[in-house]
Amino acid sequence: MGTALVYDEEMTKYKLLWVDPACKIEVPERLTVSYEALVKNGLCQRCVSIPAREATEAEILLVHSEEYLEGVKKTPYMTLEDLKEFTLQYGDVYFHPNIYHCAKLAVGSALQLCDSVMTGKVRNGMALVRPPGHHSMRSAASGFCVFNNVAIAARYAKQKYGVKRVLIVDWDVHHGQGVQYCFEDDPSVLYFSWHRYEHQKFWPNLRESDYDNVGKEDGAGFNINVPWNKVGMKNSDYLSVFFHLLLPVAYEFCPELVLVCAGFDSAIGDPEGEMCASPDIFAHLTHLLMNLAGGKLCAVLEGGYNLTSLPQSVCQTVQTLLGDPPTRLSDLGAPCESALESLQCVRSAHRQYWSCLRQAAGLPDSHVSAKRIRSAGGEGERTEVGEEEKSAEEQAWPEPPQRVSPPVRCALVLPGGEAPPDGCEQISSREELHPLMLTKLREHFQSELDNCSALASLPSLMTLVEKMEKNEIRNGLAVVHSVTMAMMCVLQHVGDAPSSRTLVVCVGGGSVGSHAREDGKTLTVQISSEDTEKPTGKFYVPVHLKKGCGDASGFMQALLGLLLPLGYQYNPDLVLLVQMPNAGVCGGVWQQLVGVLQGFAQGHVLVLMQEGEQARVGPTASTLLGDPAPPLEHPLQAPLPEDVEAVETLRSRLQSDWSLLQNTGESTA
Ligand SMILES: NCCCNCCCCCS
Ligand SMILES: [Zn+2]
Repeated sequence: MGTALVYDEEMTKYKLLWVDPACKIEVPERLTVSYEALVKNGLCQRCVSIPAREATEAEILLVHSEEYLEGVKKTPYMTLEDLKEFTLQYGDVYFHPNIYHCAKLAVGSALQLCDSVMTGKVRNGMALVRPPGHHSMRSAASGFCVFNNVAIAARYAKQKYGVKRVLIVDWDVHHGQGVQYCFEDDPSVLYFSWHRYEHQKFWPNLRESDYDNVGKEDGAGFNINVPWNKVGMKNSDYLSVFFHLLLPVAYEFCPELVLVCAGFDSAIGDPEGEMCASPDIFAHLTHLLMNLAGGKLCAVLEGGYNLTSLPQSVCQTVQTLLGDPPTRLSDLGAPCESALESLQCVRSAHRQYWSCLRQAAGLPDSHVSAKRIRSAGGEGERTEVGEEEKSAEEQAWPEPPQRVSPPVRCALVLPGGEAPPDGCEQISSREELHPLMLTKLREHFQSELDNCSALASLPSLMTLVEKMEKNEIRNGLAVVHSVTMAMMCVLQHVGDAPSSRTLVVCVGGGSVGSHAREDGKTLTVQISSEDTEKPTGKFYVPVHLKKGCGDASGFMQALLGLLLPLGYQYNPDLVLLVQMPNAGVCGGVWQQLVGVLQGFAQGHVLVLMQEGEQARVGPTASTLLGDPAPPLEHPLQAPLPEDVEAVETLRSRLQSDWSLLQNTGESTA
């Protein structure tokens, strides 16, 4: 299934007709440069083009009041003076004779996108619209917004398709107060927003944009505000909030549809956000949301005012929706102290509503201490000199690198005679194994080697690895006689390269720690029910789950809160995913793992599984081919206290080496 693109140049045909410094950045060129970039990069042509349409009055009234609509309806017939007059009643927004038409097209575009995703015409998609929507309220325009495009789309999806749970992710740098007001008492719509806040000093300067506004009545817990109290937030800050807050809650919420308020004023260079995240971060944010809701994701443009970073960010988002592998993010550091403080405050404010945020017993409730840091005018972290002096518009950043998809998406090595699933290539090679490799294997696997079939698939596996290294193949799956022998082979082969880094993910028990050398060429994370008491270095991370890999919530907690941060910071050039014999991992979680791991290493994921696990070949291959993983069962049980304890113990041991694991500020207590 494809990716929809909804765009109509009619939405470029309104602009600011008078002097207003607050509104001059919202220009028609925002849409034209974005669309032209999609065309230039050959992305527009790869999308399914869906026409915009005007929203009906009934659709607008899903969110807005009649009196407000009646007022806006009159603007096409107003003189310039009347338009100015009409505008004065609202904040940081302007009207134009054609803006009502464009605002109806913006809503209609979001609804068209919704229809094409919900009817299965496409898997996901993006609507390039203006005016934006997330600031507009039931009876008021605000922040360049006239009608709340995404809020109307959420109500529309619930009404027309009976969607029970909608997740709205608002990665725009401003708080979408309009969306918050619309759903704050509604548990069927989970609204998540991060936003520049600076302790209420930044627009729209609302007390209710702070982290303690968790929703009201039945909606308590379903409104998540992450305030950025400093500018200059980077990729690590954004990813930390995804790993340690948004993704765990999103998986527990288990949405049937994901709507993104895709504002790109949170990218570097934007005069509004003054943040430092690179445009390719949106490739990863999109990727990390794409396995929710069975892949049903609608991204609707909100803000974005730097005409260089905006098109780059739009292209990064659409390219990921199309299934291209995200670029590798290099030198991800620790989240900054201010981000950690905010993250800690939000997590503790929401702890009572989300079992994934429950802390191991005994740790202090960090809500208070973080508050104390702030009210005591916490020393915060040093602001680096240098970057701060440059204005947003003077910031420079490298153009995101090309994201080339290898000619073959997925290749399989299967035991003799089996046919590969549709869409996959099959690799089988007759070559002998390299004698040195044979010697190495004999050292470790004397007994197994007597069985001639033990080596059967290894030459083909080596060929597969070589083709991945040459970027002829993106990812692969090998069904082998012995996964530990195959793992040894692969690591032996890639280990010869001077600066190779392989992320080894072992699902299930069995001794794998032996190869985990501390030279940094591999980082091994093993998730199993085994309790390896031996302390380990920073490159071998055994995660012990009390009920093993069959426990979906424990597994997801390890995946999102440990494996993702580790993997992103390690930044491997290959991911080796090994399903150990009798791992007992449940299918849904396995497919989420296979899906999410493709965000690393430009998608170079090699899956090893043992003969006899053939049943899992089909679902694994479909996820490797880019099909979204099916949703996990809802509701996701609470993780066991022992598992929470185990993960927290690992975090505290490893976070000085792997700082992306941090999810709380330095408590002053
Ligand atoms: N410095 C100009 C102040 C603009 N304040 C309103 C911003 C609305 C953004 C919508 S994404
Ligand atoms: Zn914005």
